[in-house]
Amino acid sequence: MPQTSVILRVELDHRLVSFGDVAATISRAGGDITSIDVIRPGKESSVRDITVDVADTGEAAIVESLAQTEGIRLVNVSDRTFLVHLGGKIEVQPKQKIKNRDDLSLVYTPGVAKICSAIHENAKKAYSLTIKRNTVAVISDGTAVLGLGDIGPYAAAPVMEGKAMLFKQLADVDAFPLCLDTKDTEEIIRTIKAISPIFGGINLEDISSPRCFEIETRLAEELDIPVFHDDQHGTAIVVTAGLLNALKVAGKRIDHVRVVVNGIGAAGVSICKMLLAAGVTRLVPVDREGAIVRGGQYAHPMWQWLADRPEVEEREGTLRDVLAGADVFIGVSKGNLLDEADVERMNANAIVFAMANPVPEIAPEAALPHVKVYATGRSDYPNQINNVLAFPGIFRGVLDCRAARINEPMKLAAARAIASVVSEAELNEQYIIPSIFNEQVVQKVRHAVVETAILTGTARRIPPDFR
Ligand SMILES: NC(=O)C1=CN([C@@H]2O[C@H](COP(=O)(O)OP(=O)(O)OC[C@H]3O[C@@H](n4cnc5c(N)ncnc54)[C@H](O)[C@@H]3O)[C@@H](O)[C@H]2O)C=CC1
Ligand SMILES: CC(=O)C(=O)O
Ligand SMILES: [Mg+2]
Repeated sequence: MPQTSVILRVELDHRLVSFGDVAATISRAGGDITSIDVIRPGKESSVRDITVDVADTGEAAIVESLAQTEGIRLVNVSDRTFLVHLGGKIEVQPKQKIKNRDDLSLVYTPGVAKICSAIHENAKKAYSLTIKRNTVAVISDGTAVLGLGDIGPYAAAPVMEGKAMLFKQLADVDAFPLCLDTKDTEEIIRTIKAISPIFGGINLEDISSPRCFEIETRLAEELDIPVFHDDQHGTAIVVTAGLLNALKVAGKRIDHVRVVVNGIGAAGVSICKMLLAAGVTRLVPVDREGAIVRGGQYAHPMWQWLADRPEVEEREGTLRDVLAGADVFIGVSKGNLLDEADVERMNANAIVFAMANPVPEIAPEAALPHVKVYATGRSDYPNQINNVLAFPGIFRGVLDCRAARINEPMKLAAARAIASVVSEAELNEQYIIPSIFNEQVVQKVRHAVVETAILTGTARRIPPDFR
């Protein structure tokens, strides 16, 4: 069951209740107390902040139980998630302090003019003399934010800030969130090209399909810095890594398994492409209308591309129909689409990656009794298959070797690098994919990306550790 964490500020009238009564009330209503802070001690009354983990749907029951208990006054309920977002999650920090006029004349005018002229004479110097060498734009138009859909550029910002935090903490990449107030493909392309000079790479995020395909392709062609649509390629890389390891746990071969991918949008298209490149021979792509079948006619160019592949099945049907007899289910669609009976009809030792965020296609309680390996995109369950395992190391690598683009061999190398972090001895149903806090992930992905960029001729600089 998805959990949330709330802080309850309560005032206790000690003549009527003890803290034990409060704890028992919270526990009976389904909450799990994780910490208690005394805000105002007192003999007759006291105020405490009680942090409680509770099912996403259970907060109201706790509030009601406390409100009905004599001697307890609920002063405030704060959601910890809201608290960590107050004022935003990132800030810009100068690398040095300007202490006097002398410093000022170096970092600003007149000194800075010398640097401007040097870059004007040789644009490549932007990499050594500005933030370009280490700065990535995280850009969204807010049209496919997580599984929440088209919620607009303001509402997209917390996700983009979160990605920027992860870039910095995991790979020391300075990332900046940019949320565009337009859905027009040409205007998005024009805007990104216009702001690109200060950036060393572009990470597109949560832009809905099919516009995301043209936006990425055009920008990759027209810019000389790497452009990466995270929901497509980051996700496909991590799914491929997870699948390579999950197949070992299930004792199955990639060229034998029947794979159903549900949600053929940005993530689904790229996952299908990468799985075909990795050796899948029996693929069933499914979207709202049911299976996308070989020989079918589709207006969506990427669906048509799939319908022309020999590995795609001809059999029509709904998701439920085609899931029967599948070995692998990969969901990048919407939450709560499947129930226990659906996964029960999959083949023995099934693999389910229910990756819709924040609510997976099927909850672990329903899936786990019937499958060998279960994974989601969330941080609060084991086996987190999330593109955060890919994008920090990929961009660390491309910035370090100044790659002009991120090609298919670089992506496949990144997938194999992520899979390799879990050793044969460690591999089990609960551990098919490394944690994002495993420092080897970024190091190995970076190494694989740089090495492959050099081998495929896209690197424009050889980092010192590769010389
Ligand atoms: N765990 C992870 O790392 C990632 C998870 N995701 C999740 O995958 C989902 C899709 O993301 P994107 O591909 O970026 O969005 P998108 O909007 O490009 O694609 C979503 C696709 O799902 C389809 N869909 C919607 N409801 C469906 C249903 N009931 N049955 C079948 N198909 C359905 C839509 O028609 C569309 O083709 C989201 O929930 C997102 O949070 C996406 C990227 C990374
Ligand atoms: C993880 C991510 O990028 C998404 O759910 O859209
Ligand atoms: Mg995303």
